This record gives sequence, structure tokens and C-alpha cells, in this order.
Amino acid sequence: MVLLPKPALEQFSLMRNIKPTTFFSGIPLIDLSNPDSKHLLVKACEEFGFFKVVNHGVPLEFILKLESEAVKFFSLPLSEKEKAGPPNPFGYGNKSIGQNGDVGWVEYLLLTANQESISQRLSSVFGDNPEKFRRALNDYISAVKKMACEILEMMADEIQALKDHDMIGFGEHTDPQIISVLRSNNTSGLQISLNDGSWLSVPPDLSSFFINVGDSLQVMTNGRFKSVRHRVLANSMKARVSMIYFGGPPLGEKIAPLPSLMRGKESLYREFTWFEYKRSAYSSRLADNKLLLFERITPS
Ligand SMILES: O=C(O)CCC(=O)C(=O)O
Ligand SMILES: [Fe+2]
Repeated sequence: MVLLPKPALEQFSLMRNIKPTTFFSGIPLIDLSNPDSKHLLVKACEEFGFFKVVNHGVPLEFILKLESEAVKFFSLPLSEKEKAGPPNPFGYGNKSIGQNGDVGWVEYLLLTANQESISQRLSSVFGDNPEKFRRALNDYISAVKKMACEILEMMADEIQALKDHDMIGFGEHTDPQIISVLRSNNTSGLQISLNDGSWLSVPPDLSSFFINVGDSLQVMTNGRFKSVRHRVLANSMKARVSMIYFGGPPLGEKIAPLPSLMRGKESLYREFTWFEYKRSAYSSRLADNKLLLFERITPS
């Protein structure tokens, strides 16, 4: 996805108002090469539902290749890009987000990791030669998927052991899936929300990944891990390019708190399938709490 830099005139008129961003320096940092970081990882999930990972094993070459392919795509004339749209929900989208009136200063290409669906979409944009894009995408997805699985395994191990003047680029929301693996270029904009409603600006880091706990993981941990509310501000003169891998369950999968975590505790959510969640999410707005429908009692 690309957060568009503002048009020149607008930038000019806003320059006087630009305040330096104050970055939050306490974003939890997890070194994936250190097995001891499991505890920190769980603490971060409970406190913020968000952390940064380093020594993640995803080759920089894969990251840069996909980013350059994405930048190439977004530099195409609008009429070309629109061949890969409209997003229903996969495909190219421009300024409108979802079907329910959310808008932002953003354009994006949402693809499923399912190979066949990717092929159809890509062929409509890249004609007969989508190979380079496809290869970059495959390399990136395989490496990121591997890392996402490692992170989930670390979480599972721990669970077992425990028996102003900014323009909104992408408005506040939580991610629906289990975890999201976010990588961006060096342009800032991402903010995460604390329980008291305040927002923390995340310093960009092009060689690390940021991991968001999503709604499904919040339910699986019966609210113990927090699905992090986040948003992206488009307040910079530079475009922000981000690539996000959403790790979610299969459509028919039942989502409910893990029995090993319950130990006589009351479940905060009723069991539902990923299909039910998605059906209700499609008729909700970006900022809505999409878990409300499935809550048994209101978490404090
Ligand atoms: O661009 C970003 O950094 C985050 C975008 C996002 O939150 C999303 O696509 O769910
Ligand atoms: Fe998100």
C-alpha cells in the first residue's frame, strides 16, 4: 500500500504547521534469534498487542525486490492500475477503503496468498508477463509466512507454559486476523493506541518487521493478548510504502478461547467461525469494534 504524499500546493500551505513527530521510544523489541525473548514477546502482547522484531531471517533482498515491484506498480498510469480493481475485497483500490464509505489518502493492492487468485489479478495488470512480480511476491510471502509461524510457535510455547494537522491515511482499526506482519519503508505515519485512547507514533524501521496482534488472537487468548488499535497518518512529504502479511485462519475454522487458557475462567466470547466474522466485518466500518457481536460479557 502507498500513502500518497500531499499534492504540492497543499504541502506548501501546510508547511508552517508541520510539527516534528515525537516518537515513542518504548516499543517492545523482540530478537527472534534469542529464544529467551519469548517472555518479552508475551509481555508485549499483553501490554500493547504490538512489538517490533529484529533478526527475523527474512532476506533483505526479498523485501527490497517486492517493494520495488510495488513502487513500479503504483507508478503506472491510473487507467492501468484500475485494471486490477475494484477491490472486492482483493484488487487495486484508490482512496476508498471497504464498501461502507471509509476514505483515506491511500492507494493499495490487496492480494490473497492463494496462488490462483493472485495469477488472475496480476495477469490483468502485467499482461502476459507477471512473472517478475509473482516471483518477488512468492519469495516474500514464503519467508514472511515462515517467520509468522515461528512467532506463533513462540507464543504457543509460552501459553503452554502458563497454563493536529495530520491527514488520516488509513483510519483507526484493529486487524481481524491472528497476527499481521508489517514492513514499511522509512516514512513514518504508523501509530498505535493505548487503552487510555492516546496515540503513540511508531518510529519507522525499514529492516525490521512490526507484528500486530489481531482480533482472532485476542479471542483465542480470551482477551489476554490485545488486538492493537492502530492507524496511519499521511503527514509527510514522502510516500509511505508498506507491505502487510495478514496471517488468518481458514474460512470454516472455529474461533474461541483456547481451553488450556481457561482453567475455570468464564469465556469472554462465544464461539464463531472465521466466515461469520468476515461476513459481519464486511458490513462494518473500519473503526468499528468487530468483536462486539461475539462478546459474551464486556471486557473491562
Ligand atoms: O501501512 C501501514 O503501516 C498499516 C496499514 C494497516 O494497518 C492495514 O492495512 O491493516
Ligand atoms: Fe491494520
